[in-house]
Formats: sequence, structure tokens, C-alpha cells
Amino acid sequence: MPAAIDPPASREPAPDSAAPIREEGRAKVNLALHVTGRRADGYHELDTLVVFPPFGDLLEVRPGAGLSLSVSGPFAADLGPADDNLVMRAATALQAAFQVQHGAALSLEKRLPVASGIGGGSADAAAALRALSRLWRLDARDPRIAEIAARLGADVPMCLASRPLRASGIGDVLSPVANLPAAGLVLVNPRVAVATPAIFKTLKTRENPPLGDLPGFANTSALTDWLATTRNDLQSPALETSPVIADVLEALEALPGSLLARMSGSGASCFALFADTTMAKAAAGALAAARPDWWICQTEVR
Ligand SMILES: C[C@@](CO)(OP(=O)(O)O)[C@H](O)COP(=O)(O)OP(=O)(O)OC[C@H]1O[C@@H](n2ccc(N)nc2=O)[C@H](O)[C@@H]1O
Ligand SMILES: Nc1ncnc2c1ncn2[C@@H]1O[C@H](COP(=O)(O)OP(=O)(O)O)[C@@H](O)[C@H]1O
Repeated sequence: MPAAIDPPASREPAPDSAAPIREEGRAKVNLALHVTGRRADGYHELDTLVVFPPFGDLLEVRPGAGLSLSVSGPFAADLGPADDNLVMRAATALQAAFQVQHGAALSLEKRLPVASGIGGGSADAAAALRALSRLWRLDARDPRIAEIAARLGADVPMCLASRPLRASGIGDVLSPVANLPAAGLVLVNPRVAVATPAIFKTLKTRENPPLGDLPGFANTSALTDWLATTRNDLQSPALETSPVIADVLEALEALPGSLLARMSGSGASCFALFADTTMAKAAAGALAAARPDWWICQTEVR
């Protein structure tokens, strides 16, 4: 049974108002990711520090007959059929588990690149579980919701929590991390999709030490100093599969004010941390001018 953290408090009107229920599927950024072992079923054990910057996909749900999904946004065309979408898989599983007799019309604005190491599909599934729990007036703390999240994917429980946390197990054993210092964040994807299973498969070393105890971080440079002692163990195999990731990391490291550049998840998205959002904004603008072919997003850790 995965450990659950309560989902974020609702910021929206009650379900019986005329307005749709909205939930963000925030990007998931692995600031550090150590692969510590492999289970008998082939899944890998991880120790990862994760943040959810305030940028992501947007999901709206309204009452409807049956379940339907429409997808819009800059990355909509990269998704397969609606029935295969993790949003629909989450909705179907929730409806069945609670024997819900109502339907829902779901609309997803896909703003995160697909198969990019920032968990967009998992974030969307989690947003669907949160939004539909509200629409159908289910108890957000009911353990069946955490069970569905874990069945949908290793990253879905952390995306359901969508707050800074440390995850172990296969990514499903969650501990909240309080008081992370604020930082500017730039996310970059070179528009190359990376398949997560292929990266885990090509890992050379599967038993690495865990992250160790997280110290208290007095400020952003204390955080980046500590992160510099950690790794993303999936970065080397991803670099072999997609050498463009080296170009992204080099460009992020060269930006004025860049404190740490690293790949997130299984790639190919990479991030750089900055002292504040002003520094991050200037850096993102300069990089966007130099690399109009890359997806570049300026956001923050807070
Ligand atoms: C690598 C990570 C790090 O946060 O992020 P992404 O790159 O996907 O963003 C996650 O562990 C990805 O989680 P998620 O994408 O939900 O994985 P799943 O759908 O459950 O699994 C996809 C495949 O990845 C491999 N896998 C995934 C998680 C894990 N702990 N060990 C694994 O070996 C397995 O081969 C599995 O078949
Ligand atoms: N709503 C969704 N958003 C993104 N990918 C989805 C979604 N539903 C299903 N998928 C599938 O899930 C896979 C992983 O996508 P994604 O979650 O974006 O990867 P990552 O975790 O590496 O960023 C892709 O192959 C994609 O086709």
C-alpha cells in the first residue's frame, strides 16, 4: 500500500456551481534521482527529491453523460487516442472503484511536452483523480484513490500530492519536504521524446547509494550546494540514447546566474536553478532567442 500525502487543498468553486472544476497537472521535476536497486518485478527502487513548479497542463471537468475527453494545447498532437490517455484511464478506474453512476466531460490543455521526464501524463492522471473526486463528491482521502494512482503509474502518487517531497520505493513512498528555499527555475526540452522503460533498461549500475539525510536549507545556494553532491542516475543512459541532452545541459550551465543544471526523470527535459525568478527570466529569454527550436519554460521552486 503506497504512502499517501493529502492532495492540495481545493482552490475552486463547489462542484454544484455552474463553473467547471479546474485542476493543474503541474510538471514534476526530479531535482535529484538516485536509483538504489531493482525489484524482482523489474521495477527500480529510487530515492528522489521532487518539486512541482507552478506550470503544467490544465484540466477542466464538467458534468456529462458518459466519459469524454477533448485535448487542446501546444502538445495535443503528440498524444494518442483519447481512450489511451491517462486522464481517461484515471476517470474510468475512479468511476468503477466508487461505482459512480454519473459521467463527466473532461478537457485537457496539454502544455507540457510528452515523454519528457517531467511526468506530464502522471500529472494529468492525478489532476483527473482530484477533479473528479470533487465533481462526484468523493472523499479525497479515501484509500481507493491512492490505490488507483499507484496502479496508473509509479509517478502518479507523487503527482497526486503535487508538493515538494522525497520519494522512495518505486517512487510511491512519499515524505513531504518542508521549507525548501525559493529559486528561479528554467525547464528546457529539445523536443525529443524519450521512452522511460528504455532508459531504465540501459542502466549500467542499478545499486547506488541513497540520497542521505536532507539537511535544512538556509537559502538557495545551500540547496544547490547540496544538490551538487547528488545525481540523476538516469542522466548517463539518457545521454547515450539522446546526445542532444548534452547540448541542453551545456547551454543551461552557460546561462548567467545558473547555479545547477541537471536532467529531470528519464529525460530529455533538463532544468537549471537560479537565485530568483528575475535571473531565471533573463536567462530563459536569452536561451529562447538562441534556441527557438527548443521548448523553454521559466518558472520557480517555491
Ligand atoms: C523516471 C521517473 C522518475 O520520476 O520519471 P519520468 O521520466 O517518467 O518523468 C519515474 O520513475 C517514472 O514513472 P512512471 O512514468 O509513472 O513509470 P511507469 O509508467 O509506472 O513505468 C514505466 C516503465 O518505467 C520503468 N520503471 C518505472 C519506475 C520505476 N521506479 N522503475 C522502473 O523500472 C519500468 O520499465 C516501467 O515499465
Ligand atoms: N495525458 C497524457 N500526457 C502525456 N502522456 C500521456 C498522457 N496519457 C498517456 N500518455 C502516454 O504516457 C507516456 C509517458 O508520457 P509522459 O507522462 O509525458 O512522460 P514523462 O513522465 O517521461 O514526462 C507517453 O508515451 C504518452 O503517450
